[in-house]
Amino acid sequence: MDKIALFFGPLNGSVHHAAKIVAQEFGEENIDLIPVSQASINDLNKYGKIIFGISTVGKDTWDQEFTNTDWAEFFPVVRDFDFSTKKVALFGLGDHITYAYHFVDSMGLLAKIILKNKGTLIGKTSPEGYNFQDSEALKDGLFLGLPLDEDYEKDLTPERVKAWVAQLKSEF
Ligand SMILES: Cc1cc2nc3c(=O)[nH]c(=O)nc-3n(C[C@H](O)[C@H](O)[C@H](O)COP(=O)(O)O)c2cc1C
Repeated sequence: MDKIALFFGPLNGSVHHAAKIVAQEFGEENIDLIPVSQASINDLNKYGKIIFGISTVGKDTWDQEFTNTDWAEFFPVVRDFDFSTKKVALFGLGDHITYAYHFVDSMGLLAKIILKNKGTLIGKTSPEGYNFQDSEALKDGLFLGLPLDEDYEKDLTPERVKAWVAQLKSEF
């Protein structure tokens, strides 16, 4: 199997924690974990199989294009990148209680950029089993990636990741 690149940010929070679980499920030898704060266009060029891990920390932050986050420098690179030769999957961290109307919005916004830039998006999931009001990550009745909620549904993360990685193994 070609190695997968898992780009994630920020460091040391829930996204990082989830990234490690995803890597364990794939087998750590099959995946390179790359913090977005250290990632470059060369890293995107190098891999055909890509996973992005991102959290939503408010629409205002997204509108400012992550000026104060780990994504600040890498986001413009992703926004302008041609993904036509890439298979891409995303997972998103959010909080379905406090931010029920913007649940994992950033994952959706990022997924839509990948689609616009001609990437093949894999790893879509059913919203069944999630409680929320609205999300930018929903399209045609499916989430454009895997939502995870470490704030209120921490217990569900391992099984959600396990099922998703099994799905990705057949879609990559
Ligand atoms: C200021 C702030 C704004 C947030 N906004 C959203 C939001 O709009 N939608 C959502 O689903 N979660 C939101 N969250 C919840 C985070 O996405 C969640 O806590 C996540 O696990 C953080 O992961 P990280 O520590 O790796 O960044 C917000 C959290 C904070 C602190």
